[in-house]
Amino acid sequence: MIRKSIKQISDMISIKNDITPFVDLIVEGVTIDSRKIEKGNLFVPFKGENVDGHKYVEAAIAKGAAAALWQSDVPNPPAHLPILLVDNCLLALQELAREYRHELPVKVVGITGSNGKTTTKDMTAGLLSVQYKVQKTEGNFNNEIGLPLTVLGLDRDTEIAVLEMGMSAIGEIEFLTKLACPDAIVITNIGESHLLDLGSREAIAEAKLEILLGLANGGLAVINGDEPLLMDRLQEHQGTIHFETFGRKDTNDVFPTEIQQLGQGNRFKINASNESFQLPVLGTHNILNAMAAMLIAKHFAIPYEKMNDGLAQIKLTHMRMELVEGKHGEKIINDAYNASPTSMLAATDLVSDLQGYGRKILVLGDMLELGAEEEQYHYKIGTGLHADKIDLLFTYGALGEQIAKGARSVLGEQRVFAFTDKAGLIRELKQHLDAQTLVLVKASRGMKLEEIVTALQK
Ligand SMILES: CC(=O)N[C@H]1[C@@H](OP(=O)(O)OP(=O)(O)OC[C@H]2O[C@@H](n3ccc(=O)[nH]c3=O)[C@H](O)[C@@H]2O)O[C@H](CO)[C@@H](O)[C@@H]1O[C@H](C)C(=O)N[C@@H](C)C(=O)N[C@H](CCC(=O)N[C@@H](CCC[C@@H](N)C(=O)O)C(=O)O)C(=O)O
Ligand SMILES: Nc1ncnc2c1ncn2[C@@H]1O[C@H](COP(=O)(O)OP(=O)(O)OP(=O)(O)O)[C@@H](O)[C@H]1O
Ligand SMILES: C[C@@H](N)C(=O)N[C@H](C)C(=O)O
Repeated sequence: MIRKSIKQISDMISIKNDITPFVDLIVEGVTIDSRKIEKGNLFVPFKGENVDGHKYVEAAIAKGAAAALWQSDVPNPPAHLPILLVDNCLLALQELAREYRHELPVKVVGITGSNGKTTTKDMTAGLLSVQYKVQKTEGNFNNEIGLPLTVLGLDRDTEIAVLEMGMSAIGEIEFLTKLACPDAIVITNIGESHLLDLGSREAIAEAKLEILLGLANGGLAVINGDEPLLMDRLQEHQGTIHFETFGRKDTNDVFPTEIQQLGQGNRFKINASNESFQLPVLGTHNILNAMAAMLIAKHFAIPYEKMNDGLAQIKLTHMRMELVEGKHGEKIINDAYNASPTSMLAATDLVSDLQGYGRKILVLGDMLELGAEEEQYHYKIGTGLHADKIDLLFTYGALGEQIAKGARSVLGEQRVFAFTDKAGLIRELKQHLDAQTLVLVKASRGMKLEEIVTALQK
């Protein structure tokens, strides 16, 4: 993490007040939450939905923060405390991160895409850790606040940083990539996430392709070669960017030649190696993520022969295909972090394909931010189910009801239960669980379906 004197920080960002009394103070690390202060931190206050973080500046310093920023339009900065007055705390945080990034010798990998950013980030970091000191985005800290915080958390001796870059509007990825200046990037796929804001998959692709604007000359771009919206754009970058593709099709640089879905993961082979790879995470879509990560690892001179070590140590961020057990001995796939049609289909296909269960139940909720066609997207999830592969469907939410409507035409009325209250859904669901049951729980973040997983574990 960043370690600077106040004087050095004043050389990196524009500070409006006289800091002479504090120039020799040492700042170590940056936080935006006074409840997480560590000694020596720089506390950066933000105005939130509930409270203005400026209210916690004195408490933060009392708890050990070395100094705090203070936005100049907020009255009454505390006197005689190490306060750095700035025009805008967010801009100051971002400028500090930008300056710090350019001091570091670190190589940066930037990862974006509609689905699989966090998973691919975790996989890439796992593979690279076999040979390098690696730091990565923690959790889902992938936006205009989260990425700068991640950069400021980088140690000087970190060799590779794996940074997740998220967006919900045009221009956001451009900002992040020009701050991070990656040496290699991944675009996992183009789905439907944030379609409400972007309006079309073409616009989503445009937004993800912004990541190339910050890529170093001669840098590596690993992209999903099955996606025409990406492949159609390579020509304009020929000569300045080296592209490598991954995907299911054999037209890619790397594609799977053998796939075996196991109870708690996958075994697979690829065209580019004789190795048999073990991936301890569910879902063949995660083989796609793994292949993208493997192309990055190969770019950093990790041989395929060493990659199983990295793949074996992968721990996905919670609520992504997380296999847990319920009170009745049932297996639960907690995939409740978020949902879009692409990820919902990947999850229901996985459950349909998994063998060895007496009963397979889906608990699916609303997919948010899909725009005008949201009902059709949900209805198609329902009609896409197979009566011989899914036993029961429970839905939660108003849009979940559209999944139920579509499913009734294939599963029949008796096997579909639609709810608008979690308590009622849980009560009915518990009637159908035993040690041979598999349950998938999935919906958008706003639906908080992890509450159902928790209820099944009590
Ligand atoms: C500024 C902040 O911290 N916001 C977080 C906070 O929001 P909230 O408004 O509720 O804050 P409060 O009003 O409670 O508090 C205000 C500030 O005061 C601090 N404070 C409070 C109490 C106290 O005792 N001491 C304090 O110091 C407090 O820390 C606040 O700073 O809480 C929410 C709930 O936990 C957080 O969600 C919110 O975080 C915001 C959204 C954020 O941007 N956080 C980033 C660090 C981040 O990266 N978050 C990611 C999610 C990113 C994401 O959604 N990405 C999208 C794609 C990008 C879309 C982009 N356009 C965008 O909008 O983000 C994706 O699809 O992946 C994460 O948390 O996972
Ligand atoms: N390549 C993929 N194709 C389809 N679904 C995927 C893919 N990779 C991951 N998913 C699914 O997408 C959901 C989110 O996974 P993950 O958090 O890795 O994606 P993300 O892009 O980081 O999401 P976010 O945009 O919220 O940051 C999970 O349900 C996961 O199983
Ligand atoms: C929470 C954010 N990362 C996200 O994925 N939003 C969509 C709408 C979801 O929650 O499914």
